[in-house]
Amino acid sequence: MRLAIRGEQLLTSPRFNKGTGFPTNERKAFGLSSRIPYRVNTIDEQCERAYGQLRARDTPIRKNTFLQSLKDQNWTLYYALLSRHLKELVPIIYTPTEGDAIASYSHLFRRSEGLYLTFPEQDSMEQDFLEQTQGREIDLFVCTDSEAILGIGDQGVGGIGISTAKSTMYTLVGGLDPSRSVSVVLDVGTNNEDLLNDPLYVGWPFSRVRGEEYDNFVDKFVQLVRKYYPHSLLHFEDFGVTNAHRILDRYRDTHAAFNDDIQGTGAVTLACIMAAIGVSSRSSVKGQGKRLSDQRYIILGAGSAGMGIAVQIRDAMITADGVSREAANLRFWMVDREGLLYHPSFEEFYRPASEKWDEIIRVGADDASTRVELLDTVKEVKPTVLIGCSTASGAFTEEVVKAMAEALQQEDPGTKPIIMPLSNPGKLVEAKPEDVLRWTGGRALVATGSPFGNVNIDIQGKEKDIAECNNALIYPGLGFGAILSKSRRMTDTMLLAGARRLAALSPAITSARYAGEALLPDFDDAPRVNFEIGVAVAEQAVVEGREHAADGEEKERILHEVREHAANNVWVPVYAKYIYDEGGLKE
Ligand SMILES: NC(=O)C1=CN([C@@H]2O[C@H](COP(=O)(O)OP(=O)(O)OC[C@H]3O[C@@H](n4cnc5c(N)ncnc54)[C@H](O)[C@@H]3O)[C@@H](O)[C@H]2O)C=CC1
Ligand SMILES: CC(=O)C(=O)O
Ligand SMILES: [Mg+2]
Repeated sequence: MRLAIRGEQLLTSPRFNKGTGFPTNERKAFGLSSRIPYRVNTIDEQCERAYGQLRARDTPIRKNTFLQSLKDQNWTLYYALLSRHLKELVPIIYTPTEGDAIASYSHLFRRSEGLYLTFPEQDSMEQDFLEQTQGREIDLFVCTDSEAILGIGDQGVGGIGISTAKSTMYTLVGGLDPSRSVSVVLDVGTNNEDLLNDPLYVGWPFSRVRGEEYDNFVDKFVQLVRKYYPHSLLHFEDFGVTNAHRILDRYRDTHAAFNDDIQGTGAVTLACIMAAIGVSSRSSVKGQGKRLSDQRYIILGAGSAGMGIAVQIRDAMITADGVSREAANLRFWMVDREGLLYHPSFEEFYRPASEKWDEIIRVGADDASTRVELLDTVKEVKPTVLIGCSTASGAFTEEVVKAMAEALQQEDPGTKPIIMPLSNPGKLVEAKPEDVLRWTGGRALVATGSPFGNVNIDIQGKEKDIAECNNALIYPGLGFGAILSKSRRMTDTMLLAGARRLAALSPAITSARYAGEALLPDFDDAPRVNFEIGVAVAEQAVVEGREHAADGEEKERILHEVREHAANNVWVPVYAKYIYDEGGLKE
């Protein structure tokens, strides 16, 4: 790698810094000899030292702060350390701990990271955008407006933390070069009173901008991305429910736009359900059936995630099972704050982009005496799949879970209830896996949104591995595939290809005989899994891009090249050799 920076500038560049890892010849060539202590360390030694320092921090949030500071100093070491302790450290830099860091953003603030675009400064947006992007090769923008961060709501400018965390995961498990991504917060104000009343709040301290002014502001940013980086992936994260679908639908036909809460969550949940049906149909005599369209789905929380999941499964039913859209819609029962939402016209409120969204959300009865609660819905529908993305902690009560399990058992004793409390962070989960398993005599197939570890349940003498059904298990791969193929769109079929590949890698499916394995691969395996997902998505993109031109041998050749191309493009945290060159890289 040819670099044009030296001395202090090199040591303070997190992208290029190696700290004590600079070899002697580079120390001399770059004017570093007197700036670093004598001994040269390997990256393993540096990781060992950093890990020791990390372990000395006694709380997750202190560990998060330590890792943030390491990232500010040396990207390679930061990613090398995370890669060596993936399962332990992902919950520190991502959900759940990042949620706490975001909630305390203004108090923990030390250094800025990312692109802050603020509503009252929109006249200079293009200049501000170019200030950080000009001359750079960029594949990815991760952008939030912070209205619905994880399950903790409006976090104002602190939401930048979700953009940076999601970008980090793209590198850590998706193999994306960190210098090629930009994390963005669109600071359009906040309605979080605590932040507005906090004198230390560092964002724009006014209520959220809405309506046309908001749309124009978002549009201004998107048009800059499209103008300067037409081949980039534009990832939307944690927008409020009314904006999330609308914005995605506005841009997804003209740019590779992707909403993680809708599509990433939809895809990972679809994969998990495919795996669960595979497991259950091994033991089910008649009740559950083998197809997605044989299931009855109740989803608690018809927000970005809930609707995204419903739409993804519905579309997969149409493609995979050949059922009509109308028939597929009828397999879903959506329950929200107002109870059961009007069911037979799911079609009506499906249109996620619909301007009717507010009205639709209100289709459930406001009047408590007439509304149909979750429990009644479960008794009536006898769902085979129950999904929670409501932020309503404990909403899957013992009564609800038992009602579901008993109804299914009467239909077919072999049926396994598929129960997925997906709300994050962990404290908002609709039911703890341990309880779900206890209430169902160990029969349920469970997956959660945050890590819960395994459940040692002495029923049927098995330990159950609980899958973490988090979009982070799939979105880095989906994005990697779209970026590899330089796709101008993230199509539904690309998402489906990614979900299918993930389901095929499920330990519960690949085991010769199901014995409590997790429905999805472990997070330790996330890099390999996301690589496979990326390949599947890129293959699909290539096939779609070539329409019918690719057939037989030619198709085989292209598909072979995709894998090779992917393997050559994975960024790994190892130190490159540096050569000083005035025409080389500066940043
Ligand atoms: N596991 C994963 O990969 C993901 C999990 N999530 C989690 O799902 C939850 C929802 O996220 P979003 O859909 O983005 O939020 P959202 O705000 O768009 O949707 C939440 C929905 O739940 C409803 N709700 C709130 N309280 C309820 C109650 N007591 N009963 C029934 N419905 C209720 C709201 O009215 C809203 O429609 C969050 O906890 C989030 O962390 C979201 C995305 C991915
Ligand atoms: C995982 C995620 O995207 C969320 O909880 O919002
Ligand atoms: Mg999210």
